[in-house]
Amino acid sequence: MKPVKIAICGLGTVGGGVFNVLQRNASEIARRAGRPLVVEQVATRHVNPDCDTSSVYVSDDIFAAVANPEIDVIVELIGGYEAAYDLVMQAIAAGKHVVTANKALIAVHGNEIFQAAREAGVVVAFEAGVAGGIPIIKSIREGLTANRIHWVAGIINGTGNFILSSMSEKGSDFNEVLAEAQALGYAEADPTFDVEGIDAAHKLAILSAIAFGVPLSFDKVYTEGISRIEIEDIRQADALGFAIKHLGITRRTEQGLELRVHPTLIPKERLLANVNGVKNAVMVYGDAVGSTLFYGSGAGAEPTASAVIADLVDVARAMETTPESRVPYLAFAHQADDLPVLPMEEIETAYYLRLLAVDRPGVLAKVATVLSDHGISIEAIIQKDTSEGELVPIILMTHRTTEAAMNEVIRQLESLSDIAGGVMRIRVESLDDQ
Ligand SMILES: NC(=O)C1=CN([C@@H]2O[C@H](COP(=O)(O)OP(=O)(O)OC[C@H]3O[C@@H](n4cnc5c(N)ncnc54)[C@H](O)[C@@H]3O)[C@@H](O)[C@H]2O)C=CC1
Ligand SMILES: N[C@@H](CC=O)C(=O)O
Ligand code: NA
Repeated sequence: MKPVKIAICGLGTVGGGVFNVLQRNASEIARRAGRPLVVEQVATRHVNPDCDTSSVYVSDDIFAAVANPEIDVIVELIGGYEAAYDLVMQAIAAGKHVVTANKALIAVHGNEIFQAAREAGVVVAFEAGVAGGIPIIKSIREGLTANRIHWVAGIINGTGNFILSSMSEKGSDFNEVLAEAQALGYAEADPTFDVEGIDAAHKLAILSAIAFGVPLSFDKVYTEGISRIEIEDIRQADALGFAIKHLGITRRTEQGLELRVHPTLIPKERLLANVNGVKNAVMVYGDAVGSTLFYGSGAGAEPTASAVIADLVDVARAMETTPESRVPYLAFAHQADDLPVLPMEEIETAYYLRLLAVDRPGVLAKVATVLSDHGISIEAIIQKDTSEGELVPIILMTHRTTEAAMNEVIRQLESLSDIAGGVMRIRVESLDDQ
């Protein structure tokens, strides 16, 4: 069979990994795909120094790759929403298949991109965009297709998990670990995407669409990052039997879909609580299969390349089929548009609260009264002894309540003269099997 001819656009961390693994495992990959996958050209501004590109045509013009009639597949690994959007849309218009690791592009422009791809009869594949090397898109889209999925919850940002794990295990400084993650090639070009939860929100929007058969709704994801988490919270959570992880959660309820990313306390005995470093893990609960867990590297050159190349092999096979016989881009041939995304205020969780109070008689009673006035019961309370008049941290674990009720509780607590500064709130999830 004829080789599949590929243009790699962007030879950075991921592009370099794809280039090297395609060369190293060329014969194994060709045996799997039934024909060779050949890098015909590379278009990049900077060439990854780990790649020997001496036998490949290299330029910095990504659009020349689209214009090259020899190319079957454009591999978009430049990142961002601008040139990447033009590149992908032009590739589709030219009748070329596209493989991308760009979750930002898919989350924000995916509905339009898939519509154009459907009309052109080409594949747009994006496995590397969610949870790096973990084949989570394929698993949900194909492996779990029998199920009515109840929820998906996962650690889906490698940089964020790397930072939280280092803070927890070694007491490391936030900014130093972020710099380490950047040096290792894990972080986004703009690392605020990692630490403020935007990258996880991109990925969650994709997971939700393929789990529930709804259009991509990135603009409706409630997004909170890890930048406010302090070592103090990690220690207090640990003493209470919890780990703090940044989770993306999407759940189908009778009222609509939950769609949220935020730091979360998880009981330490849960597998997700023990996923550390750059590793990601995604739990999917389906009515037939029950709970499933997918684990692996969420970022890095070769783990991500593993997913990109799996997509390339799928494209090689899809090229021999008709567009109608292929797996739908977002898993469902017919999307539901009657599943609204719930406002965060309506979502119920348990909460961890940390506040700083003046140590004088009656303070705890006042705090407890604010909670009970809102019908919220307290599961645990920790207050350290200090001398009267000093500031003392109080840690509270509450039972489940709505976000709206908790917003009001926090507003009232912060207005008490006995409470200094703001109240730290972290949501708590048990991830029960249901
Ligand atoms: N680094 C990682 O572990 C992962 C990254 N991704 C995604 O993969 C994509 C690539 O990420 P990285 O490889 O980390 O980025 P990178 O910054 O290491 O590489 C990007 C490459 O594209 C080139 N480039 C950028 N704009 C260009 C343009 N207009 N024309 C020509 N060349 C251009 C740059 O010179 C660079 O070589 C992004 O969408 C990222 O979100 C996805 C999963 C994991
Ligand atoms: N910056 C991302 C890269 C992979 O998607 C992460 O850290 O998870
Ligand atoms: Na993946």
